[in-house]
Amino acid sequence: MSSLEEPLGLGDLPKLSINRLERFSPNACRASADDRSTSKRSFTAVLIHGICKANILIPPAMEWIWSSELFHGRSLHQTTSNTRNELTCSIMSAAIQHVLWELPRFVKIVEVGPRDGLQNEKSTVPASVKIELIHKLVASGLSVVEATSFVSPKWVPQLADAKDVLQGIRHVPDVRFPVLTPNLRGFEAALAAGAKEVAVFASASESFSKSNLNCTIKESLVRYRDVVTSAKKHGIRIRGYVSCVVGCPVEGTIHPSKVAYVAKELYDMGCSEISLGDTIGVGTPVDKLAVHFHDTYGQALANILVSLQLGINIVDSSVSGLGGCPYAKGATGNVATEDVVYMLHGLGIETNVDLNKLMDAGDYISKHLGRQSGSKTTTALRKLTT
Ligand SMILES: CC(C)(COP(=O)([O-])OP(=O)([O-])OC[C@H]1O[C@@H](n2cnc3c(N)ncnc32)[C@H](O)[C@@H]1OP(=O)([O-])[O-])[C@@H](O)C(=O)NCCC(=O)NCCSC(=O)C[C@@](C)(O)CC(=O)[O-]
Repeated sequence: MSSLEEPLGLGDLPKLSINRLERFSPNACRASADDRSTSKRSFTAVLIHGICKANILIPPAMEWIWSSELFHGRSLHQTTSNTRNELTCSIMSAAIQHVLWELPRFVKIVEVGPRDGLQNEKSTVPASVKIELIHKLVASGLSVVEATSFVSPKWVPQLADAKDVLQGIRHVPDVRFPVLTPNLRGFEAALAAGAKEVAVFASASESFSKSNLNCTIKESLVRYRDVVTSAKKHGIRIRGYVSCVVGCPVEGTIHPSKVAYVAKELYDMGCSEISLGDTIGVGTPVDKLAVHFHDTYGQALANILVSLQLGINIVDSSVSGLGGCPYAKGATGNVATEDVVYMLHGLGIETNVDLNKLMDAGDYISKHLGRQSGSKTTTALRKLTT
């Protein structure tokens, strides 16, 4: 990829020229030849350039600050230009530190495309295609790929081939393939097919629990306790999902206390990680929380960024933005893994994922399904390279 096609990483910043910065920055922000390499200000200038290249609109924000009465009750228009310039640098530096430096260094991506992404497809996707997709996703560097679900084939016909898929996967050291299990029966079938990790999925909304699992939240937790007890006996790791953590298609807004209750129950019974179907609101340890955003209103990346700032470092996503729960009316695809990886790499956050190989996996499944990739990154980069 050429430098234009790559997301801007913090590691790239020292290499950048500051010419573009000079178009809008006040004079005081221009580092002299002496201090450009070492001083905090020159580093700030280079950072600002980077942020502007990433299309974050700092100049309008600064215009707003100059025209407001923020400091000591007097307009900053009344301050000298030097003071303004110094303040510009300090404010920008603080803002950049807040936005970028609070972020984790590494984010683990949990790829849910083969399961969440394909569970609601109208046409049957053969097991061989699912297996090939999983291999391609692993080849891109993803270390957790949710493979399938051992649920009722009457409820989710698309994943009726769970056993074939799980048994067809080439197991790679250090790569995990969790599978969804809604009850003990599903767990036992998963175990027999060779699963080493399972996920249970509860809901913070009573209505969604009914439509997705045909039982109340409490009943689902009772089932999951049995699953977890059995999983522990077999040394199987368990992930817990909480769906509808912000809103439910039937009940509307969901109170955070309900999310906290279900998340804590799952955590206390032994789930090693809790994936929240939307935003935070629970007091369990942050390194045990993951976020799982669907991009129905185009808000997923913004929500992920805020989650990272709150200390989350596990993100669920689906290759090409495939997916959606068949029992969540109106919900569209998950956030595309390619877009998440592009954003994270742009922020200088490591994922161990090779974006090109990941896009190849996305192209493969999109071609099979006969549609365009749902990833904006893939669409943009493919246009540049064709
Ligand atoms: C929980 C049940 C099974 C209850 O289903 P039910 O109808 O209440 O229970 P049942 O015990 O009467 O079973 C119905 C039939 O399914 C069979 N059955 C029962 N269990 C299994 C099993 N494990 N594997 C295979 N078959 C099973 C069972 O034997 C029976 O077959 P029949 O006797 O009629 O021939 C059903 O509601 C179900 O399978 N639900 C799963 C729904 C689902 O997979 N939804 C999508 C995943 S959740 C999601 O996507 C959200 C998430 C996780 O991504 C996070 C987010 O986005 O928020």
